[in-house]
Amino acid sequence: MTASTTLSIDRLGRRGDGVARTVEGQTVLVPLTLPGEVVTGEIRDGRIAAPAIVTASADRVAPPCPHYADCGGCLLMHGSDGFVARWKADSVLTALAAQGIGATIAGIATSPPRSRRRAVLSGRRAKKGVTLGFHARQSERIVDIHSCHVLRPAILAALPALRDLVAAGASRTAELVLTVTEGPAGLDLAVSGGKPLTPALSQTLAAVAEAADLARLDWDGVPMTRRAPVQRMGRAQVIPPPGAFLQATAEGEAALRAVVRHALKGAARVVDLFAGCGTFALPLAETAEVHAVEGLAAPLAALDQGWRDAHGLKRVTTETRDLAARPLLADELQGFDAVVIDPPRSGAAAQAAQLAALRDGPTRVAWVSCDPVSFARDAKRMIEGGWRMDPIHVVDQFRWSPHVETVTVFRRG
Ligand SMILES: C[S@@+](CC[C@H](N)C(=O)[O-])C[C@H]1O[C@@H](n2cnc3c(N)ncnc32)[C@H](O)[C@@H]1O
Repeated sequence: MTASTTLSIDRLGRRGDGVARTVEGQTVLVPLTLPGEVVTGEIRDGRIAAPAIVTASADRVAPPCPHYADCGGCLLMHGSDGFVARWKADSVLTALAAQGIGATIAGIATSPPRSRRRAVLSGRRAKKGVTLGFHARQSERIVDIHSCHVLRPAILAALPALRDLVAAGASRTAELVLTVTEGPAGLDLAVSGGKPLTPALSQTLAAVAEAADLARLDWDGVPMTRRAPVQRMGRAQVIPPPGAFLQATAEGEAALRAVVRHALKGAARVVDLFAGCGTFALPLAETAEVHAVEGLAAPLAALDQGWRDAHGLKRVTTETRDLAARPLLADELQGFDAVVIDPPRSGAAAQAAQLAALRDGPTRVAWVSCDPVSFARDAKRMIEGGWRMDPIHVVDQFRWSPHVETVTVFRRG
C-alpha cells in the first residue's frame, strides 16, 4: 500500500503544473491543478501524477475536450478563461520582476478556440493501427485525437487523410512529424521521418493529397505542389518553404502586427531582425523601406520573391545572417529610424547588447517575444542602456498551453 499525501497548491509553475510544498519543505509538482486547490495523491519523483481534487478552485471549469485528461497539447483547459489570461499576464510580470523591472500590461489578446492554423502533429504506424495526434503529457506516447478545440476546422477535417498518409508512409520504427499549416490556398503539409519515396508510395501520397485537396505535400524535402500554398503578408503573397515558421493563429499575428505598425508609424527606414518569411517586413514595406535579416536563407528567399511579385511596396532588402553570432553592430543600425525584433525562445542577448549601446540611429524598437524569461533578460539590457519600455501587450496564440507571447516598444531620446 502506498501513502497518499494531501497538499495545497501555491501557484502554477512556468510549464503550467501546480506547485505545492510538503511539510518537510519538498517541492511537489501536481499537473492539472489550480492555485488554492487542496489535492491528494501519491508522490513519486517529486510529482503527484494523478491527483484527486479535495477542494476545487472557483476558477476550475469542465474541460471541453474529451482528450484533455491524456493529451499534452493543452495544459490549462481546466482553468477559466479569466484565470488563464491573468496567469499569463502575471507570468510576464514575474519574469520581469525577477530582473528588477516593473512593468504594466496594456492588454491581453487571446486567440479564439479552433483558431490554430499551424500545428505539429506526430504519427505512428503499429500492428494495431495508426495513431495521430499530440504526445501525451510527460510521455513519448501519441494520443490519437479525433477532435480538438485548438486546431482550425480545416486541419481537423484533414485528420483522416493524414492518418492515411501515416498508414502508407510511416515505418514501424520511426515516428512521423507532420507540420500542417492552413492558408488561403488550403492546407500545406510537411512530413518528416517517412519511408523513402518509391514510385508506389509517390502514387499513394499523390492520391491522398488529391482526395484531401492539399495545396502542397512535402515528403522529407520532396515537394508535391497542387496549388501554390501562399500566405498573405500585407499586400504581398509569400510561398513559405515547407514547414516554415508562421505565427500560430491569424488573430495573434494581427494583434502583434497592429502593435508593431502603430509603434513604427512614420519611420522611413526599418530593420526587421529575425524576419522569417516577412510577417512584419512586408506589411511595413507599405510605408517604409525595410531591411529584413534572418538566419535561414529559404524563408528570406520566399520573402524576397513575395516582395518582387507585389505592387506598390517600398524597397525591401534581405540579409541571411546568424544574429546570435553576428548581431547588427551600432554602425550598421545607424541608418535606420526603427527596429522590429522577433527572436526565437532563446531571445536576442547579443543583439540586445548592440541595441542597448546605441547613441544614434533608431529611437524605437518594437520587440516581439515568445519567451518571457529571455525577454526579461534582454529588456534589462535595453533599460540599462537608457531605453524606456512601453506597457506590454500579451498575445495568447497558444490558448490552453503555458506559452505566452508579448510585444512592447522600447524608446529613447
Ligand atoms: C519567432 S520566429 C519569427 C519570424 C517572423 N518574425 C514571423 O513573425 O514570422 C524567429 C525567427 O528567427 C530565426 N532565427 C532563429 N535563430 C536565429 C539566429 N541565430 N539568427 C538569425 N535568425 C534566427 C528563425 O529562423 C525564425 O524565422
